[in-house]
Amino acid sequence: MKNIRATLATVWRIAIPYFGSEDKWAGRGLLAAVIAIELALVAINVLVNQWQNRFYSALQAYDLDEFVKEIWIFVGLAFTFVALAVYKLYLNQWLQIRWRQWLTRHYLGEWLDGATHYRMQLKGDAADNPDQRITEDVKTFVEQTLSIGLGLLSAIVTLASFIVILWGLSNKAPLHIYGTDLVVPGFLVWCALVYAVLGTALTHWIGVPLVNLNFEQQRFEADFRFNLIRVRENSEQIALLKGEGAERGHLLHRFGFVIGNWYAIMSRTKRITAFTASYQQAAVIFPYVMVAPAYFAKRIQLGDMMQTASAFGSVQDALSFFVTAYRTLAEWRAVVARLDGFEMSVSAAANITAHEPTIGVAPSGVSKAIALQHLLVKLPNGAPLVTADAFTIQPSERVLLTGPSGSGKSTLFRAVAGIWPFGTGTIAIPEKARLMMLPQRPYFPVGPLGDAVIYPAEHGTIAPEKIREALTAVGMPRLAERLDEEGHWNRTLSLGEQQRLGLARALLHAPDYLFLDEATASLDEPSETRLYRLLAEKLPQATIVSIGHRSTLDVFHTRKVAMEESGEIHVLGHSGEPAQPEPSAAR
Ligand SMILES: Nc1ncnc2c1ncn2[C@@H]1O[C@H](COP(=O)(O)OP(=O)(O)OP(=O)(O)O)[C@@H](O)[C@H]1O
Repeated sequence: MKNIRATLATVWRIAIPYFGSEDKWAGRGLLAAVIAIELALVAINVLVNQWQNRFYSALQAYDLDEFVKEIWIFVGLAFTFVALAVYKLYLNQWLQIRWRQWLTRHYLGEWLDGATHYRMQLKGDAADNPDQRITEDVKTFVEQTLSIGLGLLSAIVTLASFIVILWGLSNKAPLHIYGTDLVVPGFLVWCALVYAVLGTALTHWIGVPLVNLNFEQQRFEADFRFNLIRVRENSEQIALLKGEGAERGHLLHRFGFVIGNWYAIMSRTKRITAFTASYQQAAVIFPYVMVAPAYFAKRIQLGDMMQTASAFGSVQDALSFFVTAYRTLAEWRAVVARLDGFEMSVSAAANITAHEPTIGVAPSGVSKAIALQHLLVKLPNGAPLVTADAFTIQPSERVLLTGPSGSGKSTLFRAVAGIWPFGTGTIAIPEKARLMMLPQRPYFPVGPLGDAVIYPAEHGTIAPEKIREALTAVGMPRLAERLDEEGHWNRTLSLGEQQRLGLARALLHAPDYLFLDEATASLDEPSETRLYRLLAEKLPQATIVSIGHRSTLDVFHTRKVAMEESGEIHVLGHSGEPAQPEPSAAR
């Protein structure tokens, strides 16, 4: 019960914001229409039930006129039913897509806000496979919340309407045993109630493991898909290493979980289906058995008997809502738990500063320098990684950061970019300064080359001539003519070419602070030299901080800083003016 209350509270928390959002009027209007149709369908059901009594009574009385009249009434009811059923589905689907659209936008916004998606990973990815949660789970949540909510409403209203009918019929067809009438007011209602309560309790008892099994199934499916995507993304490496055998084994191992869990679901579903199907079949005959003694004692007419059976069926269906919807309810609870986990994980990552001390990245006021004060950068597990105090990077300075592999250079860049929260101390960044980080392997979205180069600027915000000019400057004139060509550039270009494109991106964005994390390490030394000259020529005002291991980089930097194995930063020396640019292209 406590679990059910907690699930309902979660559903409320996830579902309600849409109906108060900017799309609230459309959402509320559609929901009201769908509810009204659901209620009208119950009314039709009641009218059909009363019709049955009249229709069978007319048959029993061989009354042709009455029979024809009832046929016409039925035609009217049937037409209304069809129109309502069509619009019930149509408006329901309309509401589903609008609700899903809003919820997806909302989750995408929260997930992509700041670096939440990255921090969620750093925190150990409590919400596995966010892609699945934003796609399938949102879709299923909307679909099933509506179907379960409306089903429940219909069940309650049907129950209320038919209990009244069944109560009246109980008085007409009293319990007739061994030739005597037993006066039990509303005995048919009590029979239906006992039957349904027993059915519900047994269904729950048999089916409760399904909730967890469904949850696990969705997780295993998503894990399997994620691993397939990783193979696709890294197919070149896998082919070069001849890793297909290892991958097959690894993937089949993952798929084994999908299969194993599926067998458990199958076996549980078999049991629950056997029970619910028997239960539903027994419900067909049960009311006839209950009123048959009264009928054969000629206490009631055929019409009364048929109406009783149909009313009993409706009460029974309504009371057995839980029994019939059990599988859906189990899936729905798993989806609710997954969306809840996703929301928690997003909010934990977004509010990381509220729970633990973190590195403060703040505007530096009047100063134009980047200043690291009492900085201690830690790993997510709390182990110290980098320390720096009273370390500043002046405007237009060129700093070269060197140090052993794994000492924390890239992590220091992440902290300066504001995406690495673990640690203490402050990093002051000049107000409104534009920072750009260029990693060793730049990211290019799949799509037209022009858009990939100017990323994260949007399509059309930088003139094509400028993009061509930048590509030519970094030594890629061949690509300058292919701006509209669609491609997966991270896959098709060599790492050196990708690094050239990365520098073209830097030229186009002209940041105030450019951080190069071994961003030219895959180029040959003469090309690297030309590109550094190009940066000096095109971005004379920019502050450049490079991580690099080659001594040839020294001449392009005014200060050399070393990071010790222990993570401490030492200034090794100033080399005065950096090398002057040569007015030449990069190749
Ligand atoms: N998300 C993470 N979770 C746990 N440890 C991490 C994470 N990211 C980095 N580390 C660890 O932090 C240490 C520093 O990594 P970092 O990438 O900053 O080193 P680096 O000095 O830039 O090395 P390299 O010169 O090889 O690029 C490494 O030991 C790495 O394993």
